[in-house]
Amino acid sequence: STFPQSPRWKKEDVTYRILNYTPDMLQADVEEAIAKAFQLWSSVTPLRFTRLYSGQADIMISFAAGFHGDFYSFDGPGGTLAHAYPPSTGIGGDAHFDEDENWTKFATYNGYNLFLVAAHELGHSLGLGHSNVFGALMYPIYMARDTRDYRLPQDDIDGIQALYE
Ligand SMILES: O=C1CC=C(NS(=O)(=O)c2ccc(-c3ccccc3)cc2)CC1=O
Ligand SMILES: [Ca+2]
Ligand SMILES: [Zn+2]
Repeated sequence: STFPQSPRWKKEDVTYRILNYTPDMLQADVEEAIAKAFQLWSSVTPLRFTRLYSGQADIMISFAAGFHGDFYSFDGPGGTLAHAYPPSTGIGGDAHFDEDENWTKFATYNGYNLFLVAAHELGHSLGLGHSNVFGALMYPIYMARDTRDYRLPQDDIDGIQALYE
């Protein structure tokens, strides 16, 4: 099962901000991938996500390579793809994506699907841990899959509803 971890956001209105973009994709495609990833979670909880264009948002989203100001430097192509912090003030909730990966809107095998990785990392930003169910979104292994009509697996719905309902 997808493990609900504390802490969780103590409010239903959560804000996010896209701080920068990857050159691998069109900006509109980055924005759509992030918005769709948030929609997966808001569609099964009372959570509402509002995009900010300046100032401090709860969930700050950025692309970076190598050392990028926190204790978890990225590692070049491959290896770690992204990481996210559980709900809290400051860096809590923030999601970082490794710019040394090839980000894509398609389910290709020569890159990582941003929507899918963002949906997983945002699960962490909302307080979820990993799932032990193969195929769950919060399963710790990335598997390329068709994301055009991707639906949140039941295990992840159960996990997020255990946190927010
Ligand atoms: O919280 C973390 C920190 C780093 C991890 N390693 S990773 O960056 O290579 C990674 C592996 C799999 C995923 C993933 C799993 C399921 C669906 C989509 C992405 C995301 C990131 C795994 C992870 O989830
Ligand atoms: Ca990497
Ligand atoms: Zn994870």
